[in-house]
Amino acid sequence: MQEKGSISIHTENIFPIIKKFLYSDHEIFLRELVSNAVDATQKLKSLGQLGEFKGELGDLKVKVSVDKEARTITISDRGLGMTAEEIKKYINQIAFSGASEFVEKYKEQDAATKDQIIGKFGMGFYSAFMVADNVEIFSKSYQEGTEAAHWTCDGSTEFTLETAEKADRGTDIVLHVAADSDEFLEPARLRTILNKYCKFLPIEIEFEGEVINQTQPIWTKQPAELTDEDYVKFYQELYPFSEAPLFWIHLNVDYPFNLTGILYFPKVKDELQFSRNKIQLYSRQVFITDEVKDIVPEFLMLLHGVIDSPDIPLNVSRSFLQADAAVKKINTYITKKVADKLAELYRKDRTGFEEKWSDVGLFVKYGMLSDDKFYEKAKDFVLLQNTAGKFFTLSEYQEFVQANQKDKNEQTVVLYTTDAEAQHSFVVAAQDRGYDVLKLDAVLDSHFIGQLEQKLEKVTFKRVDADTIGKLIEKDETTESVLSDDDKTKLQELFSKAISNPQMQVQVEALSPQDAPVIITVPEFMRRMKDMQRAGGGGGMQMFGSLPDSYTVSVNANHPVAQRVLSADDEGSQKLARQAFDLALLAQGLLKGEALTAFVKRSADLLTA
Ligand SMILES: Nc1ncnc2c1ncn2[C@@H]1O[C@H](COP(=O)(O)OP(=O)(O)OP(=O)(O)O)[C@@H](O)[C@H]1O
Repeated sequence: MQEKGSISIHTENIFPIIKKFLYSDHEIFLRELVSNAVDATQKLKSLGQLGEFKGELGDLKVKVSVDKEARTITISDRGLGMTAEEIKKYINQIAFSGASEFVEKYKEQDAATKDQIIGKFGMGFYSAFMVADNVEIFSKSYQEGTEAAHWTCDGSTEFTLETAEKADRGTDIVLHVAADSDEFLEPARLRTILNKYCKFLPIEIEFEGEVINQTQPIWTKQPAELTDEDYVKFYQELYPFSEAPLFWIHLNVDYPFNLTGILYFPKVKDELQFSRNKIQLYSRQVFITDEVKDIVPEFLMLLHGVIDSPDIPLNVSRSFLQADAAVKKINTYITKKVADKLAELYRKDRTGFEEKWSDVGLFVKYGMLSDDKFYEKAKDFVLLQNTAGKFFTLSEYQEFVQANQKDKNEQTVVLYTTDAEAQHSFVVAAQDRGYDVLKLDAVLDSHFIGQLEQKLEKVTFKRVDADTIGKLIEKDETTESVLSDDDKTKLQELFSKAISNPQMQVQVEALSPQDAPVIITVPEFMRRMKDMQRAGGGGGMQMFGSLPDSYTVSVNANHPVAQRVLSADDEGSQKLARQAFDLALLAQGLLKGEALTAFVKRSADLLTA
């Protein structure tokens, strides 16, 4: 018996469209066909468990083979198989409706979203026609007394269906590879594709006599069954040549959505490494993509690992995905899990947590900055480190500095350095006053400081060199000046002349005689604006685009040098003032080039004078 028919379909020219627009993703045909074979095999196993299939399951391997001479790729399974009637129903009707749905969706979209749909649409059986100009199905149902069937189709809407000889139950899909798809006749190419998409499929896949997959990847197991080594080993399988991860989270939820996976915290050496190893997204152990943007919260993109969820809609455009309720829930769930894990690590092993802080800190701060819920959880375990290397939580630190570092307005002033080496003299000056100095020199710290100032009550952050020590934390007490007002004005003029630089605002201040004769500071507000601008803040920050660096030069009225400058002759006072100013530049790391050479020479002269 042979039957010829026409596949009922409203879109006549479906194949050219499939072929043309799925161009970049032709390789997924193999994923689609192998996962169909796996599905058919699992269905048979379930029927066995239900007692509806009483035969021997036997070897259930799915076999993929290629015959270069004959130009065929064959995917064979020993699953439940199809009768001729079922082929008509499932292949001619159902599979086609999937393909025509694709074309319909595709037509509705504008050009920008078209690209996105194309990559994401599971094309199912008909994706075979992306690489084949003729496809055959040989199938025999598991049901007793049914005949094997043979279906062929050349990619038009015409098909033939006839009875066939097939001893064993299951399905063979034979692709006759089209002339423009020769690459898929190369075993190495097929192996690469299988490795990418089928590496963790739940039924064994055999290619060239070898099983290429792990049927029970560790994310499908219970955490209690697994050791640390298992997790590290799996990480290294996913990302060969990577350093071991810091720690990981095993995700497992089945209500209100289904999701399993393992998220690893990598050891990040530099910023460039962030996105090198991406999170891989699976749907029932079939690899889908490693473009998980919108499915995983932005700040978690720094993590690595796998997420497996059949509830993530894969065949829709990005903009739809963002609005999708399931995706939103997944986002919230993952964020919560990650925060809980970090809280647990902090609680159970504070020392270990501190040791990992240089790697984890960036991630925690990124999370706090980008997600309010995460902030609320992380504020209890986010750590601050001072220049002595000691770690504090936010509340511990506030407690620690509040006796000494409250200004006259009851504001707690937190002092920090962005470079303990370069700002050394300022750090020491603060410490001499009994103040503590935090190290806030990480990538996101300038943003993090801004956030803490908003969230914490009555707390201000100032970099150690933002002002002279007395003004960094303003107290009620004032230091009296030993100079008269006239002398102060004169001193200001003498220094302005010696410095002669409009970017340097000279002011005379009554500091302690122990402080330096001249101190150059960088006002906090202006510096932050410039920092943000440098960090690419863009937008509103652009108006500061033309701002020069701005410095304040504080001349210490109570330092003996002030008296000497005032009492020296013209030349002598200029020399002294310049020397004292250069010392201040030196302390700020600003003395360079010609000015540095002149300073060295002048110093030698002064030594011999
Ligand atoms: N190897 C196979 N063995 C048994 N039935 C199969 C096999 N391949 C396909 N089928 C049947 O054909 C149907 C259509 O397959 P197709 O791949 O187009 O869509 P799907 O698997 O239902 O969905 P998806 O778009 O996710 O692949 C399947 O649902 C299944 O019933």
